[in-house]
Amino acid sequence: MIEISGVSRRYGEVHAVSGVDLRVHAGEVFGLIGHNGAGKSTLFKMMLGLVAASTGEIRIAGESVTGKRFREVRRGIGYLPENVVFHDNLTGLETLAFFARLKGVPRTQCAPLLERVGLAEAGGRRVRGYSKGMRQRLGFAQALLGEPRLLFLDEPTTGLDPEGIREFYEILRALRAGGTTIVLTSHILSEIQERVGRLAIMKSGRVQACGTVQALREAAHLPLRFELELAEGDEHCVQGALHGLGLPALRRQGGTVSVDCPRASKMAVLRALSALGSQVSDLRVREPSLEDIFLGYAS
Ligand SMILES: Nc1ncnc2c1ncn2[C@@H]1O[C@H](COP(=O)(O)OP(=O)(O)OP(=O)(O)O)[C@@H](O)[C@H]1O
Repeated sequence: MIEISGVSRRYGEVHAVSGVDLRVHAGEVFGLIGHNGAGKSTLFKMMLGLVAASTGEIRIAGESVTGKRFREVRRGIGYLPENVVFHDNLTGLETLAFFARLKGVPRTQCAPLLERVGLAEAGGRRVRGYSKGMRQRLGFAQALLGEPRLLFLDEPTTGLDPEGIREFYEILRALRAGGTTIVLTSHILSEIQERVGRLAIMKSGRVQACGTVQALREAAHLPLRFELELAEGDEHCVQGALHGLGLPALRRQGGTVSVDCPRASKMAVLRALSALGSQVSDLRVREPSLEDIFLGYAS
């Protein structure tokens, strides 16, 4: 669906995006993560044809974003910018109707969309009185006008409460089931790690890594963490069981003993720990989180 080849963008001396190559497949939920200023929004704007690339090419649905025929493709794209600006004097419904007119979408889509994003009751109120989360919901409704086949969502859950975040991802799941391709950015890594198919980690305008969370985890060679609750004895019995496996020192916090281990040693550690029998009352194996992976690549 999206082919980005050798794309760079400079703003004077600032290399906002440098030599990016990426492919996003049709029907995928793709995440773009990176520190502030990593180049995510600039890449979004280039994919929409709003900002020109200094070098390289972007094709969406086979059409170059700088070509004449892109205008037709653009009609099938929904975009939620990082900072949505609305006219404060219009109501939510009037705002959506305004965007519908711009997009050439029937006004009849507006009320059901407001309902879908949880603004049905607030639709008659002026946007001036909307909270940050309500504005974000309205921005999302605007992006969904015209049933786009491709959605770009720049930090879509900013300002949403936990219920709003859950509802937002439920809508995304339904859209994806219907075949919509979704590209989103977020700084809340715990939130997106279970919800994207693949993601790219950007740093200083470059893509540092791209793949599924599991593939990135394996490629980053980060250790797994074993956490043990001891029913009896102390960490010395665990130390004895793990002796000879070349693991780092154990840590103890209250009744929990933890040890990091390379992925390749996982089964050997499990076998060694099983020798402790009933001395261990519980055991958890923690995979590195997306935050651990991100910090490994982006810092
Ligand atoms: N219009 C512009 N003029 C000058 N510099 C710009 C412009 N837009 C972006 N930049 C610079 O390009 C770099 C990338 O910015 P961009 O907004 O793409 O990052 P981002 O990853 O979206 O950051 P954030 O997470 O803070 O939204 C930054 O150094 C930024 O200051």
